[in-house]
Amino acid sequence: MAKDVLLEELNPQQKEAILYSKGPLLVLAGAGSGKTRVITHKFAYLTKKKKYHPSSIFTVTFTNKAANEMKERIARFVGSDMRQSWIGTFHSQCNKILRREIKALGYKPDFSIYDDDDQCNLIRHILKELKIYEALYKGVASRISILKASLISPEEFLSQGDGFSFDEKLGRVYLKYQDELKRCNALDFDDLIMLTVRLFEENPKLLSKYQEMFPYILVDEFQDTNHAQYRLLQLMARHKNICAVGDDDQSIYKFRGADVSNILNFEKDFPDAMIIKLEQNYRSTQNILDVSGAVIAKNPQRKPKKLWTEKGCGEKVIYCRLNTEEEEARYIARNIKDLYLKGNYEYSHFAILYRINLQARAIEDALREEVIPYHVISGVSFYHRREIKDIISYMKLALNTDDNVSLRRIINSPPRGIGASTLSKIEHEAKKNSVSLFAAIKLMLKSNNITSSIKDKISEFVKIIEKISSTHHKTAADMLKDIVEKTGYIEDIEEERLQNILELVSSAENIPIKDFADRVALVSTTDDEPKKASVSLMTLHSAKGLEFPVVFVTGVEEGILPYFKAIDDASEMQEERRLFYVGMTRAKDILCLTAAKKRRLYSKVQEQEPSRFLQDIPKECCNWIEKVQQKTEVIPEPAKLPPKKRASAYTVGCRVKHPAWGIGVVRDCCEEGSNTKLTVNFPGIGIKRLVAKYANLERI
Ligand SMILES: Nc1ncnc2c1ncn2[C@@H]1O[C@H](COP(=O)(O)OP(=O)(O)OP(=O)(O)O)[C@@H](O)[C@H]1O
Repeated sequence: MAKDVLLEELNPQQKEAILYSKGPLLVLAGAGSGKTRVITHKFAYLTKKKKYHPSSIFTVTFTNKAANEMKERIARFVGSDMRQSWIGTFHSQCNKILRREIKALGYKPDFSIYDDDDQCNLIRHILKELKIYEALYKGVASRISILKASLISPEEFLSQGDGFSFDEKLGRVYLKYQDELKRCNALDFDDLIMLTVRLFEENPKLLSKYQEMFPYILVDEFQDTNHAQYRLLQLMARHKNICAVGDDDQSIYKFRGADVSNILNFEKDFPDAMIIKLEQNYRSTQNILDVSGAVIAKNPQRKPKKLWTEKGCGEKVIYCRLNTEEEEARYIARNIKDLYLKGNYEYSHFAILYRINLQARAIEDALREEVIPYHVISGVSFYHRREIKDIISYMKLALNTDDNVSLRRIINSPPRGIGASTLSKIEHEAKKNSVSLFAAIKLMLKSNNITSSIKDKISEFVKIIEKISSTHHKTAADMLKDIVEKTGYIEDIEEERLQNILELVSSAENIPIKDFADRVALVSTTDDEPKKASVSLMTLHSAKGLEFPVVFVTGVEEGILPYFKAIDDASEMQEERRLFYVGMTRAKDILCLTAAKKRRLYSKVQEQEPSRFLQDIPKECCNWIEKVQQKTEVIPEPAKLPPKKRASAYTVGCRVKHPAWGIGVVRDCCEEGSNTKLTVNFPGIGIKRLVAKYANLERI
């Protein structure tokens, strides 16, 4: 391949990023500046010009979909088979390493992988056992996930605590959770990274083997790496040949442990690092870039960038504030219809983005009313459907009979008369003998302590699993067909679920069983794709990496964007600003920001203030439309709630200053008799209930 072909259709900075291969390189790539193009071309350049073998470049992408696209593009480019290449997400790369090496950590290599659902099921089970309020399971799961992303073990976490607070309980749950995972011979997503780091830290020989195997490392979406992922890269990059591509302004996964300081500190950790900025944007008009650029410029901790485009100014950005969320939704639907009818856009060219899922309700109603086809991205993904998870759980249990979470899921699915009391006997037996649930069932079958009817039922279940597990299946599809047949799962099943199972089986044709099980375990909702011929609805987080000709960013209001939980915390506020920025920079031609004056949130109607981010928008780039009537029609409260009069001087989400407790955020306000009663959260102090006229508060 001639050098110029490889460097064709690249701007000078992109070229420089591709040609530089002498040491650590950070490519600070602004939104829409062609990150994917740089990584793909760089991979091709390294293999074709620098003679790296394609399987010696450790390439990390953000989603499986991005990895597959990259493999296809590179294969077309360099003309070689990319099946043996190491291009994938952090999770899939670590899974590959651990399948080969995990014995060194005392695990068996046929471990199961637990996704978020499995993780939550296990945590609920543990909370129940430890008699801790079960409904907390989601919060507990996310705290544990963040601890793992920070490489903090349960023992370390427990040793840091005071032995009394909620964290002590959390520490105990975390400890038990890790024990249970080990007992199940299972790893959750965070373990895949954490254990690979541990593997390398504890086994220097193994580490140097992988350092030799991968003399070059390429990382996409570097701004969203968490501490564990970054540590892994530091360990592996012995040769310092690492090229990280990212945009600090698009770091939006703090809640999952992503740490934007990884990108901000890259030069400190890799002292000779070369920094190249990509500032030419190929996606949006200059008006969109100026508006989004002015908003993000207000973030104090960032690497400054000034995006520009050759596309010209384009249409002004629209900001429209309406009376209610229903009016906001109708405004969006009508605008989509108008633009569609003018013939310049297909429905698939539109995206409607929102901060929180519940905003979608009014929007969906309005789209249906206008008969506009739409789909919601990141709903229940295919692999999270009940019937699919059930069938996959049979597969997982047959491959690893220690997998208690899968066994609990399917022991009575399809129904075979094994109820909660039998399961609790099995749990008891397993605990008594320190064995898996499956082994416990087998012990029970040998004893005389259970009735013959229970014996028949559990014996039937054991036979099914053992038959599936002992049969030699050539491919994953054969195994799935066998599962469907032996379990009777599709008898009496609804048509839609049946079709889903058939789809699953056909997707497994000619794929080795273990590869298929890993692939299914590692898919995530971020792999969902926009569908053809309909409008896409999604959260701002799900919009990452996508682009659409027309984008509506909705609910640009205080309390929503920025989200009320972030308002008291400076670093969370920076993240909210980045989230807004990511949303705006998805737009190619038309960007419309919308807001409502009143909105029903968590079954209350609230007065909404326009988002503080709007103040930063240069007005000359924007068409400012206020469709707010002074006297708006009041949205009735749901009947079951006692009517509360809204207080006029304070609104939920507004900030107040108290002489002793400092700044707080109003969580609730209502009028009772002649008194305005407020519930205010003062960070570090707690929630206080106050009567406004006596509280000496200043609204700020
Ligand atoms: N040198 C170039 N010439 C023309 N078009 C380009 C060039 N580089 C990239 N593009 C185009 O720019 C668009 C944006 O590229 P890409 O999706 O890779 O951006 P990105 O940097 O990943 O954006 P974001 O981070 O905002 O998701 C794509 O349509 C791509 O084909």
